[in-house]
Amino acid sequence: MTVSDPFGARLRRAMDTRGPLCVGIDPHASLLHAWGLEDDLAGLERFTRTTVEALADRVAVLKPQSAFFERFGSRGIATLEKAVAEARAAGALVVLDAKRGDIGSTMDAYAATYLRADGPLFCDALTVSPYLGFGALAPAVEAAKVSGAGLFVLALTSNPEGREVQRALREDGTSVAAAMLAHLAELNADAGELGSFGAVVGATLGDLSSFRLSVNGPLLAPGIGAQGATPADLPVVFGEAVRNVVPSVSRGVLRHGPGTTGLRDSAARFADEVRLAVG
Ligand SMILES: O=C(O)c1cc(=O)[nH]c(=O)n1[C@@H]1O[C@H](COP(=O)(O)O)[C@@H](O)[C@H]1O
Repeated sequence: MTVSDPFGARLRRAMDTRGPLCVGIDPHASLLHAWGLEDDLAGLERFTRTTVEALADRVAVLKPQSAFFERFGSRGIATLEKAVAEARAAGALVVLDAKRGDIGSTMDAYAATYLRADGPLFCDALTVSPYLGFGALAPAVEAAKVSGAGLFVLALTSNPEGREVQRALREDGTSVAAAMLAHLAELNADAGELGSFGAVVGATLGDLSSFRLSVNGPLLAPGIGAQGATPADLPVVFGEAVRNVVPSVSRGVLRHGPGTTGLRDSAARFADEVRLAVG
């Protein structure tokens, strides 16, 4: 698999043509049941295929959550591989949400899986955790630079528990999250309009003007829908950085299945609300 441009450039084009919305593919057992499916491999396959067919030709980004595929073992991973390929073929960028993060030598193996062009789960971008130290992500950064993939680094997560780690103060008085954002700004310094190294910043967090969110990279903003945030919150949370925000919704859209029309209409409503809020 090859890609022509860096992730940031491809994402900006997709945001301009399709709007910035990301829809997560999170096959919860409760959603499978609500769709009239069994919580088994056949249910997973049907759920995933329907979601990709409904949305991959219209939203900028699809974000499969690896955990919900891993729970079915190797056949669940095979379903994920197929979904990644089909979604990309239909024109969506795929951000794989696996939140990988480990010591550098292990990170290199994750990079081989997700971020090298010949990897079995090569995707447009991967979510990664910097909490073994930002520098430990170096093999992923290097692989992404070579293949044209991107990363979304957890900075300020949407869940309330994230605070104790991410807002902790370092020896120099700056917060851990601010340091992660500064690392990203450095990585994107030479990029054109939008760099390939983004941050995850929850849409649930209220005013974040005390953080420098302008890292010249995309800001993945989960938390809209089931976690209580709305598109109207985006300008308040992100301020001037809002034009680089990729708002992400999983259950808020997926609960409108199993029909493709319900999924499409729901995604279109969120997209309209985002347009209204962000301009
Ligand atoms: O990296 C993520 O996408 C992520 C980061 C974060 O801070 N909070 C967060 O909810 N997520 C993911 O985004 C999705 C949110 O799903 P919903 O709450 O159903 O929209 C889940 O797959 C989470 O794992």
